[in-house]
Order: sequence, then C-alpha cells, then structure tokens
Amino acid sequence: MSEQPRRPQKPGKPYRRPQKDPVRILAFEALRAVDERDAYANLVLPPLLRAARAKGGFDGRDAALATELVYGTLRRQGTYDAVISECVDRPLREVDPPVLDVLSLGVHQLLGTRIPTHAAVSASVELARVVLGDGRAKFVNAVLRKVAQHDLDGWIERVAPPYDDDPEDHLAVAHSHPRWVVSALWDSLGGGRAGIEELLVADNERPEVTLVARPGRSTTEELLREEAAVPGRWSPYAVRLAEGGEPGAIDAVRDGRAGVQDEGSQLVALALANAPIDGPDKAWLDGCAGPGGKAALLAALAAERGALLLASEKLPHRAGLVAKALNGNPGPYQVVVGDGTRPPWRAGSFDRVLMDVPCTGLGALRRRPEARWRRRPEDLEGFAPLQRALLATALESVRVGGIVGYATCSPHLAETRAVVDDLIKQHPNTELVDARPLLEGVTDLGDGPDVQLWPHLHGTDAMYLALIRRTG
Ligand SMILES: C[S@@+](CC[C@H](N)C(=O)[O-])C[C@H]1O[C@@H](n2cnc3c(N)ncnc32)[C@H](O)[C@@H]1O
Repeated sequence: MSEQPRRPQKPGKPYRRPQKDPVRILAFEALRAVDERDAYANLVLPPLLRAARAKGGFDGRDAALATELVYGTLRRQGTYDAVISECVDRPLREVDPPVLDVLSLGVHQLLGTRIPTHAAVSASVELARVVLGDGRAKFVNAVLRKVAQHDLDGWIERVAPPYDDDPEDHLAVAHSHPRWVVSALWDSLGGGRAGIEELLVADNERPEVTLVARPGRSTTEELLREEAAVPGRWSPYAVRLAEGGEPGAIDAVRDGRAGVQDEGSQLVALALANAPIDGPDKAWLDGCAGPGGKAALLAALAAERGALLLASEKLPHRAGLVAKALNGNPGPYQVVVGDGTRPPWRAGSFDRVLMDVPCTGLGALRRRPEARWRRRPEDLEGFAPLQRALLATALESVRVGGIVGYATCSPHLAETRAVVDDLIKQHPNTELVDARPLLEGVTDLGDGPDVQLWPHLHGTDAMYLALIRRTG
C-alpha cells in the first residue's frame, strides 16, 4: 500500500544555537556584578579577565575590548538610559535589569565605539540569546534597531534639553553625569560652558596609567626603559604608560620600588614635603594613610632628609596595605592602626602632617566608572563632620611653625574650601600658605592660595590641596 502523499511541510527556520562570544559574556557578567552586588568595576573585572585568559582562547585584545565595553557602558549610562527610554514602550524601571544591561552594552557598541552597526546589533542579539533566552533576544533586537537609526550626536539632540533652556540638565544628559554632580563641578570650576564641557568630556575618558619612581628606591630613568613608558607631565618622579603598558609586568612595580600613582597625588605629597618650615624637620605624619600611595612617596622623601614618617590608618586591613606599600623604605617609618579623630600621639609632635581625608571621590570619576551613579548629595553630610574633625586633629598634631596639608580627591567646595575656611576660623593660630609655587611648573592653578587640579587642565585626578601653617 502506497502511503498517502504527505502535505509538504513548510520549511521552518532550523534552530541555530546562539553563538557564545566570551568577550561580551564577560562584559555582561561584570555589569551584572556591578548592578546586583554593588561591586566596583575596577575590582570585579581583573579576576574575570584573569580567569578568561587562564581558560584559553582569550587574548590581550579581547581583554582590552571587554574592559572598554564595561567601563564605557558604565560611564555613559546616563546618556544611554535616556536613549533606551525613547526606544522602549515602558518606563526603564520596568525593564528587567539583565535585559537593560544587554541593551546598554549594545547601545555602547552602537553609539560609543567603532564597531559596525550590523556587528553591534547581531553580537548583542546573540548575547541576549545566551544569557536571556530567545524571546527576550527579539526585544533586544527591536530596541537596538531603533537605536541604530541615529548616531550619538543625533540622539543627544533628541533626548537632552537644549542648552539654553536648561544648561545643567543638557550637560548632565549629553555628558552622562548626574545633574547634582554637574552643578557641583561647575560651582568649583567656575567659568562658562567650554570649561565645564571639557571637564565632563575628560571624566568620560580612560585615564593613563601613571607610575611613581619612589625616590631612593627607583628612578624615572629605570622606568623609562620600559617600552610603553613616557615621561610624566609635572612630577619629577612620574612616568606615564602608553596604552597597553602593564604596570604589573614591571619589576620595579612588582617589588614596590615604584608604584601606580596619579600625578595629582604625587604633587600633593611633594608640595607638603617641599613647603618651607623653620626649625626641625624630623617627624612627619600621614593621618589617613590607607592604602598607602602618598605615604610611600612621603616616606621615601622623608628618608632622604633623615625624617621619620608615622602612617596612621583607621581600618586594620587598609593599614596592612600601607605596611605593604612602605615595606623596603630606605628610612625609618611606623604604621599604626589609629582613629585620627582620637589620635594616639601627643599634640604638637609633628613637623609636617598630611590629612588626605575620606571624601566623595568626585575627583576620580575617570577611574571609577560607576561611582557617579552611586554617590548621593546626602553623602556630603556624612563626610562633613569627619573631614572637620580630622583637619582639627592635623592642626593640633603639628608643632608651632610646622605645616599641614589638607587633601581630598574631590573638588566639591563643601569638602574643600568650606572645611578649610571653617577650621582656620576655629584655629586662629593658623594661616594658609600659597601652595601654587610648590607645584613647580604646573600651570592653570587659579588664584590660590589653595590648589585645585583638574583632569581636563592637568591630566590628573581633581585633587585638592590646602597648606596651612601653625603660627602659635
Ligand atoms: C582618601 S583615603 C587616603 C588615601 C591615601 N592617602 C593614599 O594616598 O593612598 C582616606 C583614608 O582614611 C581612612 N579613614 C577613615 N576614617 C578615618 C579616621 N577616623 N582616622 C583615620 N583614618 C581614617 C580611610 O579608611 C581611608 O583609607
């Protein structure tokens, strides 16, 4: 018996397994960790990259792309959220966070990299198929096709209010900073549109890696023998690493004779060390020393002068990092666990004191891509009493004629000038010292006497330094 002829089947699309792209899967995992566990990208990423490289089939270029995708997506999240909002039919808070992460990664590839449009969309859809499933991959595909209709400038024109209507909101959306941060940076920077825009642009760029050759332990000549090394801009101890230079591969860094340190931090330590004082110069204090970058430079400079550095830090594990950074210092030093608001040392016992106080870190946004979204204006209220108490300790710990450096890695006026002005008023036997001449060769330092460094003007973090002499 012959079989009844079957009705020809409609040829369905054969199922194709999603293509696993290790770079994008890793980038997605890092974003999830930052989102879900409040992790820091700069801490989450290195172990993920190490594990991927150890598994094999993941080279330096893959690592560079994964890093760019994670950092770029986080930095530009404000702009990208505004774009995605225009392309989905519900409020963003109703989009599942993992879906939003895949979309943001896709938007960054479309609007913030040179990856061709079709590759950016198809790689994102494949990623969605792997980590979200086929159904949601269709949604990702539809949204990203809408995003691909304009470039970044085109989108900014559509989603940011015109500058003339609302300058701060325009800058916030266009340059992906929270509005309150734009406002605070602008207050501190002063000036018109050009300066603040340059600053916001600089905050969105990847900072160079800068090394410090700790005096007496290494030299810039030694570091400059590295292939990727070029001289620093301002600090006589600084060497910059061009793209691709790996500090961990440098002997002097591995054995602590040199370290990774932004030039702004080097300048702060140098200015304090070089400020003129009369009388003895034997005892130096770093009252907020962890993790020890400035302490290591100060200790090396102190050693050249036969002075001792006491490095104090409240948190034991951070004091441990200080001890590691100072290990091998050619001169005398001591590391103690101590609360700077209840100092275990006698008043008036130091010739030089650094208080590099805990702060919002708004001056280091280049390095911590997610920090701008985590900080809240209320954080300032939390830091204010601690910053004042620590500066008060510094002013009491220094001897008459000695010098205090008050530093923050934030340019927010509430953490810089407001603290210094209050404390000078409360301690009549103190005076501000012009810090500018102590930053030799550094330009654009404003009216003084304190100093505010800026990423767009100096290529450094936005470090602040006030030098204060105790006069009685
Ligand atoms: C901005 S960081 C200092 C960075 C350090 N100077 C460097 O260059 O590596 C501030 C440090 O102060 C510490 N700290 C916070 N409260 C403190 C207190 N009451 N007394 C002493 N240190 C404190 C924090 O744990 C943190 O390590």
